Amino acid sequence: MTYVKNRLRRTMMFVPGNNPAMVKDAGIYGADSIMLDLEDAVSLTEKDAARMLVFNAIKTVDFGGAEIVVRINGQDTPFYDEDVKAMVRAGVDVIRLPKTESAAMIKKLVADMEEAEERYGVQKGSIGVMAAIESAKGVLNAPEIATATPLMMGLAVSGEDYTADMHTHRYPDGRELEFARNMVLQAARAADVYAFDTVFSNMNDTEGFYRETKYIYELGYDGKSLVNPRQIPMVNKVFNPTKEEIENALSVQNAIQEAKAKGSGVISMNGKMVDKPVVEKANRVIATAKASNLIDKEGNYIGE
Ligand SMILES: CC(=O)SCCNC(=O)CCNC(=O)[C@H](O)C(C)(C)COP(=O)(O)OP(=O)(O)OC[C@H]1O[C@@H](n2cnc3c(N)ncnc32)[C@H](O)[C@@H]1OP(=O)(O)O
Ligand SMILES: O=C([O-])CC(=O)C(=O)O
Ligand SMILES: [Mg+2]
Repeated sequence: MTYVKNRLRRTMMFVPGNNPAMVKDAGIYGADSIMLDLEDAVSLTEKDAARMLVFNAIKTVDFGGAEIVVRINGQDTPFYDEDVKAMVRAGVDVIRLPKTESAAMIKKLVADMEEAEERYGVQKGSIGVMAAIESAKGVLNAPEIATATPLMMGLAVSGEDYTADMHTHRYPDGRELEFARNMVLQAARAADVYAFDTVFSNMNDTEGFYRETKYIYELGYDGKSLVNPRQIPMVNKVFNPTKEEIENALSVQNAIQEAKAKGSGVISMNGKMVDKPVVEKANRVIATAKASNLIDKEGNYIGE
């Protein structure tokens, strides 16, 4: 396995690293990224067992083409060093550092990964990193965290720990996360890395989950951290462009070709102006549609 910078990352599903049944079947649900967890889903007494289970799973389980991310334990824990070594040796795609508060923490992680790569003969730079932002300090330092290494794949905002750090709770309208969500997203976009929204933990509140997912999609997030496979279809539904959006994007691409042929960079399409930023957005819709297998090579809609 090797880390690739650009790929579809709508759904990143947490899987407790000490649960063999969940780990073994994690690939069957169609998550874009599977995040095997060694941190808060695993009790202190199970840390070593989880690390060994996740190490072996990366080597032996068929995850069906999903990207494999491991959330290691934080740098202030006695588990961090062993986690880094084992995950580098296993050849994971991406290491997610929890509770990231500074660029220095990411630089330390990269240095520790390089040492392990050297030791185990793993190609240098073949594993990506991502930072979970879970505190006020982390949010304020998000821009320097996002640019701390060329290996940065993305930033995740982690609402449970963040709201604890902020002396608040999570509320249905998400106002307590507004600043963090915007800050993390801006930092990610400015650094050209991915942005992931936090988990939604009430599995029975389907309506609330839909509202939150649509909200973060409209802000510009690339995907969402998930805790349950039942959440995957809803996120895909929100993030995948509709047939109408795809058809409109194809029309925009055709219209701008027409304009260019006439020596112009702007044209009117059904009364709406089409110019460079409109084309850029249309190109992104088409790229997502292709990556999600919603259109064929000729641009015909093949989604359901
Ligand atoms: C703040 C944080 O740090 S969040 C990150 C840490 N938390 C986690 O990792 C939690 C992960 N999620 C879970 O453990 C569970 O989904 C829970 C506890 C939230 C809900 O559990 P349940 O109500 O039993 O889930 P549900 O009934 O939907 O499970 C259906 C199936 O999906 C499987 N499943 C559920 N969650 C997951 C998961 N995250 N990964 C893989 N498989 C899963 C179950 O094993 C079950 O499989 P089966 O039908 O073969 O028996
Ligand atoms: O990254 C996440 O969304 C889960 C998490 O650890 C948190 O919210 O504190
Ligand atoms: Mg957390």
